[in-house]
Amino acid sequence: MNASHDDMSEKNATHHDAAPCLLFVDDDRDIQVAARILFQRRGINMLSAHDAAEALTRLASHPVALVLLDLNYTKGARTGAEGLALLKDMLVLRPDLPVLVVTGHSGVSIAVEAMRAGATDFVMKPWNNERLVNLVSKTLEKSRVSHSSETDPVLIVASQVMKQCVADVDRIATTRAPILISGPAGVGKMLLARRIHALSNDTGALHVLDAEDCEALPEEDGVWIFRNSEALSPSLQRHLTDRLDERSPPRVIALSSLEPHTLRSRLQPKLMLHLGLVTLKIPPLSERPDDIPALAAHFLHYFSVRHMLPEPELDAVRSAALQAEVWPQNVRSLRAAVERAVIMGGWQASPEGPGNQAEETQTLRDTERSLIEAALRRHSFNVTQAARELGLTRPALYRRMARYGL
Ligand SMILES: Nc1ncnc2c1ncn2[C@@H]1O[C@H](COP(=O)(O)OP(=O)(O)OP(=O)(O)O)[C@@H](O)[C@H]1O
Repeated sequence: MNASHDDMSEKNATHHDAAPCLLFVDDDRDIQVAARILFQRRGINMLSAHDAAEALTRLASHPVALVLLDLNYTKGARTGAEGLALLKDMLVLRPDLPVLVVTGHSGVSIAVEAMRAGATDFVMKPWNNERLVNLVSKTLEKSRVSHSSETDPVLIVASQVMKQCVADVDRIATTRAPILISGPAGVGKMLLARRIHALSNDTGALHVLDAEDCEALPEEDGVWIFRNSEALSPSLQRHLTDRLDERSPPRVIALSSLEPHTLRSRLQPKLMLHLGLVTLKIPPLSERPDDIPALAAHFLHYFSVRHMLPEPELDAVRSAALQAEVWPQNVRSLRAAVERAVIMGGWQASPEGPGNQAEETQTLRDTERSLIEAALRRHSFNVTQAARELGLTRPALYRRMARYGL
C-alpha cells in the first residue's frame, strides 16, 4: 500500500469533499492516471486502489458510490481469481455497491462469472472512453447507495494463517452449521462472525448476545452470535441445546477467548457436541506478524480520513517496530495505537497494559537488546559466534538485530 504522489493529491481532495466518488481498482498507475483525467473532465471524482487491501480501506473510509474493478489487477494475473475474491469481499462490506468489472476480450467467461457473483455490469479492455463514461454516469445516477458510517469494519488479512481461516469461514458460511470461533481478546472473532452472517444468505434477524448478561434466548430464529460463550448459565445451556436439537434451529456462532479444550470443561457435553462441530482458532497477532503492517496501513488511512488529519508515515522501520511491540488486546490495541498516532500527529509509546506490563515489556526488551549488542561486540559482530553464545540460530539472531536496529 504505497502512498504515491498521485495518491496524496487524491487524499487531500477527498478529505474535504464528501461527494460520492468512483473507486478504480487496477495496479497499473498509468491507466489510473489516464482514467482520473478522463473522469475528472466529466466531473466525476475518482479514487485509486492498487491492491485488495487498499481497495477495502478506501471503501471503508470514503463515500464510494461505484467501483470499477479490473479483474486481473496484478501484473501477469490472467485467471480473474483475485478480482473475483475482492468482488466478494467488497459485497460483504456493501451488499448494494454497484461494481463494474473490467476484463480483456479473452475474459468474457470471467466477466459472466463476476456478474453471477454480484457485479452490476462489465467493460471490455481496451475500453471506449465515451461508452465507459456513459456507463459510469448512468450507474451512478441509478445508484442510490450512499456512504454510511455504519459500514461494517473491513477485514484485513495478509498472513497465510488468516487467509486459510477466512477461506474456511467462507466455505462454511453458507451452511447452517453452528460454529465456534476461539482466540484471545481483540483478534477479530466478532468480525469473522459478522462475515459468516453476511455470506450466509440467512434472511433471519441477527442477534448479538453477551453470554455474561444473557438471561433468555431470543424468541425468533435467525443468526445468534454469542460473545463469551463460556459464561452461559447452566439453564441457558440446556435451553440452547434444546433449540439446537429442533428441526429448524437458529444459526449459532459461539465466540470464546478460551481454547476449545478448556471450553469443553466449562460447557455441557451435549451443547459442546453442537458448538464444537466446526471450530476455528484465530491466533494472536504475535503469531501472525505479517498482518501487522497491513492492518497498520489500513487503520492509518481509515483514521486520517475519519479525523481529517494527515496520515503519519509507515516505513519499513516503523512496521518492524510495530511487529516487535506487544499487543495485549491484539488488533484492538493496534487499532487504538494507530488512531492515537493519527490524532497526535506521530507515533507514541503505547500507554496500554495492565499495571506496569508495558514497562516490564520495555525493560525485558531493553535487556534483550543489550545482551545481544554485548554478545555481538564481544565477537566483533561475527553473527555465527554471537548466535552460538546466545543459544540462538543465525536467522533468529538476524531477526532480533533487525528488530532492535543493530
Ligand atoms: N483482520 C482485521 N482487519 C481489520 N480490523 C480488524 C481485524 N481483526 C480485528 N479487527 C478490529 O479489531 C477490533 C477487535 O475485533 P473483534 O471485536 O472482532 O475482536 P474479538 O476477538 O471479538 O474481541 P473480544 O473477544 O475482545 O470481544 C475491532 O475494531 C475490529 O474491527
